Amino acid sequence: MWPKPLLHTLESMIQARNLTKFYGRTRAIDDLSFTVEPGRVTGFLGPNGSGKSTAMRCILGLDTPTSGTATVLGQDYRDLRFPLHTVGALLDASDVLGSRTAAYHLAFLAASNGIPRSRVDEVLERVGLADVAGMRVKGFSLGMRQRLGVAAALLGDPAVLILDEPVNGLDTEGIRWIRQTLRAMADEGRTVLLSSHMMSETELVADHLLVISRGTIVADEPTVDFVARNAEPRVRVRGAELNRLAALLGDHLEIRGDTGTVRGVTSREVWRLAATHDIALDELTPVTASVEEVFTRLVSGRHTFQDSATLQESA
Ligand SMILES: Nc1ncnc2c1ncn2[C@@H]1O[C@H](COP(=O)(O)OP(=O)(O)OP(=O)(O)O)[C@@H](O)[C@H]1O
Repeated sequence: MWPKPLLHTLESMIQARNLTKFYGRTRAIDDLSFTVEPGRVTGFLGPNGSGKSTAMRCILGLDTPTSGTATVLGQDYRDLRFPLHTVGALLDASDVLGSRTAAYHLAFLAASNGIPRSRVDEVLERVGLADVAGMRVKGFSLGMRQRLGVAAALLGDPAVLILDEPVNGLDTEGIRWIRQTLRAMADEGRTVLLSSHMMSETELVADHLLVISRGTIVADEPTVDFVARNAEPRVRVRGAELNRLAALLGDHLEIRGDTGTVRGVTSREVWRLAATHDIALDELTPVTASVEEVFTRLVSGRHTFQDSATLQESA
């Protein structure tokens, strides 16, 4: 078990206020404002290049925003005296000197943040790397590096965790492990922000979603609400007389072979229509859009940010 259960505290959170970052003429993030609450996993979801890493780097003081502010527990990250005690972050798992052993890498981080050496063994155990503690990192697979990155993030027993695409390179067992770890962290009252470009994967762990597209937040709501709000109900119909149904439904019905997809009309309405006009149907099934579809539809055509939305810095 984790040694120090945290109390839910209003301070255990991340706040971004009107955060904007230009790289030259490219606007990576645009006027982002959001709060990441404690006690839940927040998924920071967006296609590649939508600005997730930039926002995280601004929160972690690795980049200076062009305008706006980002705070962790009410403070600028750079003002934190022992940052690892407050924020555990995993941005780039390959960012470790290969010549170091896993244990040495963590011991070095611990020493620089006033964390006792005994904690290194605890986190290595927790992430499943205890057996390879003395191995040089250059021999690690990407999945092992991800685990080491998570170990480093957990080292200071922080109230806030920020992880950029942590499942990259993990196998199925590793993905399940990271989900369970993040869930446990949130249940202990910590603030967990996790970025991903995959809705299906994020949906399984995130209680709340911040969806980013082309540098702006397009949704900030509980995951279930996001899916319910965006899932467009459809009805699958099958039969030899779909042409007759098409004459009644017009653009609402798309036919491929003997199967049709009805959009914008409930299954009950389709059934009534078919019954009234005596149209035989072999199948009539309501279909809910998958979460991946929902997400893709929301951000589709919007992720070529650099092409379509590069602005003059002065604009
Ligand atoms: N150091 C940089 N210099 C120039 N442009 C950058 C830099 N970092 C990011 N960008 C640009 O800013 C935009 C947002 O990139 P960012 O890496 O934040 O997106 P992302 O959502 O994290 O994507 P990915 O998942 O691919 O990392 C992109 O257009 C990217 O090319």
